[in-house]
Amino acid sequence: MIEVRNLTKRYGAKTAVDDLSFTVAPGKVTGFLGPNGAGKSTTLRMVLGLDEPTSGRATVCGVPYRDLARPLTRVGALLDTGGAHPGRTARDHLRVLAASHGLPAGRADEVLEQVGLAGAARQRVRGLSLGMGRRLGVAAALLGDPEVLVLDEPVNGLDPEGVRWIRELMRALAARGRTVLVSSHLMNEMAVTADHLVVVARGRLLADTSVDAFVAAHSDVTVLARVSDPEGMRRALRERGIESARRDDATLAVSGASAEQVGRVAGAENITVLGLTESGSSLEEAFMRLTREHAEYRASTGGIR
Ligand SMILES: Nc1ncnc2c1ncn2[C@@H]1O[C@H](COP(=O)(O)OP(=O)(O)OP(=O)(O)O)[C@@H](O)[C@H]1O
Repeated sequence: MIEVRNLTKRYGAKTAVDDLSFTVAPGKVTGFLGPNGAGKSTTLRMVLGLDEPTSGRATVCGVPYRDLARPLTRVGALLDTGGAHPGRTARDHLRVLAASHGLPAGRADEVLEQVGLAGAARQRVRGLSLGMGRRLGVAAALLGDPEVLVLDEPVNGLDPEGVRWIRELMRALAARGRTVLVSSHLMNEMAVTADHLVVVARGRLLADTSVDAFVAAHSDVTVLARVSDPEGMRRALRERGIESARRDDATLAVSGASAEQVGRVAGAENITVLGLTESGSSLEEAFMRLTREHAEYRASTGGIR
């Protein structure tokens, strides 16, 4: 469990995190989403005791991170800072980390196996690819078998295989009752990975909701139906509380219903369906709409001189 209460962080005149409150529950993957500069990394650093809040508080397993005894056994974190000595082997990096936290040396090989790096245990950190380095970072986070995992942009720069691996790992950890908080600015990736979303922009909370509720609220699908009797179809839809508009002689644009629902209405009314297509904004577009006015950095639309 992670609890963030009225968390605020100011850097001089700049408010990076602004009175933020949310709870991250166990047994779920919670996506922490927001555009660049939204305050995600600053929030995660405060959760992990790497930065002091200006006001408010963040607790992990009920206490501030710094008050945790043997924190590696309670919270595992993957931040983009790396932190592995480039001249060390992957295994030695993990063994040093294990020793400094009172964990058995054998854990190093166990987590290397778990992240698929057993074959690269003797490779030096500097020689690892981006994807392998990320796996090593995840191995370090899993070393103490913690109940809480915090991952800052874990899929950035990874190839599709790496993205899928991280996704499946997070889902498996949540299924085993772990608390998983993962930051990202990729809405579509989070839609297939997360159960719950916390959306921020300019340091403020915009949404704290399940992925299903977010998708239902923000994806506006329109069904284009080409039918033998468009006026009869409009009436039939209206009787069922579904709105539609004529596009051309044979086509209706139907909102607030799925293609399957529209097809069933036509079938019930003996209207022949000549074509059915779903169109609409992707979740990524909905997310961009939601955060656009709050985004800190926006591309100029002005011309180039
Ligand atoms: N040490 C610092 N000193 C001054 N300003 C900072 C500092 N750290 C972050 N900020 C500012 O706070 C804001 C939030 O930054 P943060 O890195 O937390 O956002 P983010 O959501 O993680 O963004 P990104 O997706 O780009 O990593 C930004 O405007 C950033 O410039």
